Amino acid sequence: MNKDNATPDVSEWVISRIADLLETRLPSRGGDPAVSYVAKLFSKGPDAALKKIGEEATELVMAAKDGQPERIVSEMADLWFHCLVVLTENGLRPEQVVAELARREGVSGLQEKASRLKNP
Ligand SMILES: N=c1c2ncn([C@@H]3O[C@H](COP(=O)(O)OP(=O)(O)OP(=O)(O)O)[C@@H](O)[C@H]3O)c2ncn1[C@@H]1O[C@H](COP(=O)(O)O)[C@@H](O)[C@H]1O
Repeated sequence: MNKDNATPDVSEWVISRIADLLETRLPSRGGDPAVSYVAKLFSKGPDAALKKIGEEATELVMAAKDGQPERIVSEMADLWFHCLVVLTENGLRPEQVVAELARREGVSGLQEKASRLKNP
């Protein structure tokens, strides 16, 4: 879709480093709920992180409605972080999300929707 949609190398990005760390918090990797927030979240089952996403998204909406830039950044960081937790829980990597965004780069949402409606 993108004219030069090479997958960006994001391996040095903070999201990749955090994802590496989150993998070590999985029960299968010996994550300890007593010392790790993420391991504790994993130990509660998949619904726990999904619930946090709902909460953090709501907090982000409230921050944006209130027009508070610092809170918007902070709440979005919370939301992105919990999205990384959900990716890890599902055996997925942030690089895959970045690659999907790169694939979409330069394609208008209107254009994409029109082609979807033409080829359902
Ligand atoms: N980026 C984060 C991060 N952002 C937010 N949080 C935690 O996410 C929670 C957000 O929930 P809330 O704002 O609702 O606060 P809360 O009331 O304490 O949360 P709950 O107890 O209700 O779940 C807080 O406990 C934050 O500390 C994070 N916890 C961890 N990380 C990263 O994850 C890594 C691994 O963390 P641990 O597994 O805890 O070592 C860390 O080194 C960081 O890089």
